[in-house]
Amino acid sequence: MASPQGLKAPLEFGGPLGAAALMLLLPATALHLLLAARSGPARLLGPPAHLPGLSELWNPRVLLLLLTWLGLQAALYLLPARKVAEGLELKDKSRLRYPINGFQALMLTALLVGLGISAGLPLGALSEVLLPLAFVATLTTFIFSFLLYMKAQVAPASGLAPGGNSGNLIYDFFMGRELNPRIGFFDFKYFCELRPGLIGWVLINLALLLQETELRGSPSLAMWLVNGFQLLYVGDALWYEEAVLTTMDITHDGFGFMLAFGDLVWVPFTYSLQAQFLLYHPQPLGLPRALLICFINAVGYYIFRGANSQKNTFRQNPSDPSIAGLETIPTATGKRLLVSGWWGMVRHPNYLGDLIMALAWSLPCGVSHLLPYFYFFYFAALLVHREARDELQCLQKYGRAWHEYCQRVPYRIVPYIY
Ligand SMILES: NC(=O)C1=CN([C@@H]2O[C@H](COP(=O)(O)OP(=O)(O)OC[C@H]3O[C@@H](n4cnc5c(N)ncnc54)[C@H](OP(=O)(O)O)[C@@H]3O)[C@@H](O)[C@H]2O)C=CC1
Ligand SMILES: CC(C)=CCC[C@@H](C)[C@H]1CC=C2C3=C(CC[C@@]21C)[C@@]1(C)CC[C@H](O)C(C)(C)[C@@H]1CC3
Repeated sequence: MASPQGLKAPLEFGGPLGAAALMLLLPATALHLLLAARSGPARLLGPPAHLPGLSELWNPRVLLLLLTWLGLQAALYLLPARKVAEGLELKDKSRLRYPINGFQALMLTALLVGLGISAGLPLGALSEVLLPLAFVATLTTFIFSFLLYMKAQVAPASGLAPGGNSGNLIYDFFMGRELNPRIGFFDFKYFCELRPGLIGWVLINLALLLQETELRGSPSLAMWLVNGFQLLYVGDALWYEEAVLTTMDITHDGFGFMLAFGDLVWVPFTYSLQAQFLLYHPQPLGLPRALLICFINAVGYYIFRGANSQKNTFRQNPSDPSIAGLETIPTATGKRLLVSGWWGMVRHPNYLGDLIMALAWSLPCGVSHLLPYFYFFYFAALLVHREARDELQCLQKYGRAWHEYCQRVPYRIVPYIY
């Protein structure tokens, strides 16, 4: 049953109609990008050069490959963890426990893949099945989201998400009804957010790099940069895994089609678009320009990591010496808000750093095509929308104190611009 609070929550993403449209549009966009990256003209806008038939999309062996991958990541999740962390307090005052072994999973996966490659595993061939792989991953996500929806039918009201319980089947299927669906210690949302999709993304990048080596004798500098930058990003996410427990996805959003598709299809198949593009459209890149791009990525990472770590430290231990000199304002909830340091520059400095990195990931692909810049434009739109959602939640949480923060720190993401 939906909680009374859930029934009153305002509808997002354009309500049931918007949710239905997104459930068609997102898979279609992912497939379009995969097709465009390998086509000659590599057009972001406009119809794809050819439409694949079902025989190009459906392949039971690829389904088996996907299930093996999910099974492997699930097994790594269940291995003993260096630490078990507690999540934020839930409505019923309890706290869930989460294993912190994502980085260990990345290392063990790298070890297994390394052993596989040295034993003759043709990892580069993965680049040839990306289309059917994305297709079966999409089908799997629909089935998985249906199972999550059914599981929520028997969840206690206190376990339901504030937003995904409107009573409309399509909307709730999309948004996700249950906040933290679990079987025992296995937390589906936490698992999907950081493991199969993120690690899958860098594995796909590596496969594309190996395939380029096979085709052209060695990987290009542009391919090295894209692989390196994105590996740093994924490694960082898993190294600071505990920080994900305070993100909106874990604390506020239900686990339904939107996040499941985002985690299992959108991230691995569209975030690897630059490497896909480079395999089929090699780009010359000289050392001076490569160094400049590395510098841009380093600036973005510095801001992203600095801002995220500052807030996480502040929330976990406000008296930590590294943040002792920062100015804060009190709120009626007892929590304080940072108004100096990174969080005094703009209201979402972590988004700014993330966006600068997004630009650095596209620049190695040159400026001849728009396609590799898709991630940058999509990400800017996602963060603007996400920022607006977070503002609303913070306004509800902190009221007048949030108004004061907005007055003291007037810009949202980009200083003096937005
Ligand atoms: N690559 C990708 O596709 C995506 C990446 N991201 C990245 O994920 C990271 C996390 O983002 P996200 O979960 O959206 O949100 P944030 O990490 O920005 O967290 C927002 C929360 O921080 C707290 N907060 C806000 N302002 C202050 C302040 N001044 N002082 C102290 N606390 C404050 C509030 O929660 P409270 O007060 O309750 O603690 C607020 O709800 C970001 O770096 C983002 O760029 C996000 C989405 C997609
Ligand atoms: C278009 C569509 C399907 C939207 C769904 C959005 C998801 C793709 C993103 C929502 C929040 C995300 C986060 C990350 C990846 C993308 C999704 C799932 C993240 C795991 C990337 C790595 C970062 O370091 C992070 C851990 C902070 C981040 C958390 C949010």
